[in-house]
Amino acid sequence: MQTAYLILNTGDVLEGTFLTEATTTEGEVVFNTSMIGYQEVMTDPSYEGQLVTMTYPLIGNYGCNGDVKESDRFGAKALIVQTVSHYPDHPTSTHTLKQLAEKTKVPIIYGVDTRHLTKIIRTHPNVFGKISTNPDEKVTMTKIDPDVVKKVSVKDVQHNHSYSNRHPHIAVIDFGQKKSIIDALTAAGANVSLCPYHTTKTELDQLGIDGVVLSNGPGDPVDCLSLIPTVRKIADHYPSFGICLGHQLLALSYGMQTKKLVYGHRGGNHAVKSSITGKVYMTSQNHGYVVCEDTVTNEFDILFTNVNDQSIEGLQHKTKPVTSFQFHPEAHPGPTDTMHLIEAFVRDVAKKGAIVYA
Ligand SMILES: NC(=O)CC[C@H](N)C(=O)O
Repeated sequence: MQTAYLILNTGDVLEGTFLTEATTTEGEVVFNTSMIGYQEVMTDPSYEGQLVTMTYPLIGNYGCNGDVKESDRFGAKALIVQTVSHYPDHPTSTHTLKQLAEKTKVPIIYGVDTRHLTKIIRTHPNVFGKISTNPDEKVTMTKIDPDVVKKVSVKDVQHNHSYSNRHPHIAVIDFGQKKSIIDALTAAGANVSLCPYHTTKTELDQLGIDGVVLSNGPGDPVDCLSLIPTVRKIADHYPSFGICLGHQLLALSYGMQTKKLVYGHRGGNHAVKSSITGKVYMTSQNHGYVVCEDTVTNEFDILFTNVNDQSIEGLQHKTKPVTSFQFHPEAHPGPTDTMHLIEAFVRDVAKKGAIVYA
């Protein structure tokens, strides 16, 4: 077992052990407070470019299952954990965390003081780190690749049509989508076409769609500025539903601004409050950026706010069918308490398209 060093741009160096083959990797260091969900984290493209530490101290205890994944190719750049369970116990488990790490090519280091690491991340904005066998190496990375969305998006349109064409047809613009979004839309009765990040309104017209989901994705939303006019054109024409990066891009397209949080919201226990009903929902979250509250235009209502820091969690256009959420209604990992938002969108799209929804 080889010693692993996590070298941070804050000057700290933490020690651990490689669970997987020793390797050097660099990225933004972020923490996730979910007690479960290591499989989803290792395969969620929104983590592209990030080294993720799990604050829950025992990882791997319910094993791994090949069906639990958010993508086949992208996810966290590395996982940093406290204790690894070598004897998982769950009826659906088919392999261990180590085997998953080898399969997904996500290196894992363990034995790290993840509580100390999380405290460092909570007090320093922009923590970048390098995992290496040599503690004297320096961190060179200062920002996630501005072209990261291009890297993770599908190259061609993929159709996931489970129903007859009487059902609503929804395009998911893929900025780094999680498979769970397609699963949730399908479960709600939609035929789904997954489209590359640069898809134009004219191309969507040709597909004959009824509504659009702008997906989650990695990186800084401002790095996608060239896509903003297209996003606006799409949202002005089609019922649109933004999730996480998709929400941020919708907000930018309507003239709002985004900013980076000192430390992100990542986990399955983030409370958001509806400004309509006052109800609080537990949500799954994974973001480092938020829409700036003082830039919300008169055209929009704030639908949800974060209970802990009051940041914006949801926006709704006052006259157009455009809604967006900073959290993940599709869950995975984490609570499904806000799945009804996806179901409501599919229902609305079905009505607007004058299609008999059966
Ligand atoms: N999950 C996401 O879509 C994340 C959005 C964006 N990359 C952020 O960190 O805020």
